[in-house]
Amino acid sequence: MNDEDIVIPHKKKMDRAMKAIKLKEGVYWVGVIDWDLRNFHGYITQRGSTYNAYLIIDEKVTLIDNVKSFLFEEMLSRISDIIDPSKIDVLIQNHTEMDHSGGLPELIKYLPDTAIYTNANGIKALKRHFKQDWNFNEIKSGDSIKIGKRTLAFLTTPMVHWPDNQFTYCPEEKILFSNDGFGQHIASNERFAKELPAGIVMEEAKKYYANIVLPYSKQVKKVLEEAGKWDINMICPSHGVIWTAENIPEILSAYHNWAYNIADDYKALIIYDTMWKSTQKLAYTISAAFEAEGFRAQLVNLQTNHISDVMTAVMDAKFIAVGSPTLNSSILPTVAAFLYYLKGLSPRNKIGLAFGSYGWGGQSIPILHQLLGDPKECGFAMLEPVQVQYIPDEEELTRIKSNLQRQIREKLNAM
Ligand SMILES: Cc1cc2nc3c(=O)[nH]c(=O)nc-3n(C[C@H](O)[C@H](O)[C@H](O)COP(=O)(O)O)c2cc1C
Repeated sequence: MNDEDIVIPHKKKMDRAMKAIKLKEGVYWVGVIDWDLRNFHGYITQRGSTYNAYLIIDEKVTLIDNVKSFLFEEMLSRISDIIDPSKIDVLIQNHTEMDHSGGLPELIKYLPDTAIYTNANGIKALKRHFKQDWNFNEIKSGDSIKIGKRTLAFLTTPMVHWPDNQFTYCPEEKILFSNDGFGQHIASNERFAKELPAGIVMEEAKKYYANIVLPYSKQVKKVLEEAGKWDINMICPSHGVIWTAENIPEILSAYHNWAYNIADDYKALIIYDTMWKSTQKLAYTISAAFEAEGFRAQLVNLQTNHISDVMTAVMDAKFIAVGSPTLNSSILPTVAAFLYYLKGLSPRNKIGLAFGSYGWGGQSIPILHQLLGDPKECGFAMLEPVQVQYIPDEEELTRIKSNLQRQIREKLNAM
């Protein structure tokens, strides 16, 4: 190996502290970095996050989205790095949620009459949030405005993931400002996906989809179709890093697979909790049955895994087994919490399996079977439930394993 073949990571000089980051000539990232964020309405954000705002310097100086209120000063400092904030002429609000709008009341103090462009749902929601009648300008899907030599075109993306969401597209720059679409919760000084390890960025994008976007996959399909008509070489989401030409195909194809609930037929996820480890024994036996049939099986104990991480793993698993012992004629609270979360996020096209150990009534198993299989609940196609009284013995485990292997083979043949 020659010296020049050795790559030393992070040996580039970086000076980004509180400064605007140039994305293209006249287009800047002026967002903020929330290094400490670890829990975002119940979603565990191990890597923190960013709230991205974008400044375009044109005849009309434009700011797209803003930030959580407590980080307003950081955004202001980045804007001031480029221009006096009072020179902003146009505000685009792609989403009402306060991680992107929380800075508005402070911003409006600098810009009392500035036009805010958003859709009808956005105006309604902003009024409900801030109780102010600011200079709102309603846009509809397909509308565009001229801000000088650049155009900003709007695509409303209702329920991806709130009724007020919209995308803004700049054809002259080929930039899509996608708000929560294509976002990831990553706090970093790197601004581009290509600057971070690809696996980490994709995993966080997947986690974001699993926990925020998944219930709206039907709408995502439509949005992908519409946005597919645009020529895009940069996607600027409202969280995390920016996608450039190198990795746009990868994130678009991942969104396609996630929106269409395309799972790996040979991946099984075995999710459980246990009091005295009998249900855990069943979980390991179920895992062994899947492995014997050539599956990648993943065991998830809900005592040690957060439900927002479990959801990421659910995305590409075809088979989802959920286990709980019977506790007080019901299931363990950790499993109940997970199943309610799962139902809300509505993954589709899965095959489910309920399992558990019990002492006398054994109610947990039919409860799990119903919560996974009922069309009004998760609506999964179900395998036969697996249940054992108290502690399973070797003979029972062997029988459970071979019975499950037979069912797996039958399902695969039928697919
Ligand atoms: C506090 C408590 C409450 C229980 N309630 C029930 C019950 O209502 N019905 C039942 O069938 N078994 C009940 N059991 C028995 C367990 O389901 C049984 O011990 C089972 O084997 C535990 O499985 P595990 O080892 O996976 O925790 C209860 C056990 C405990 C400790």
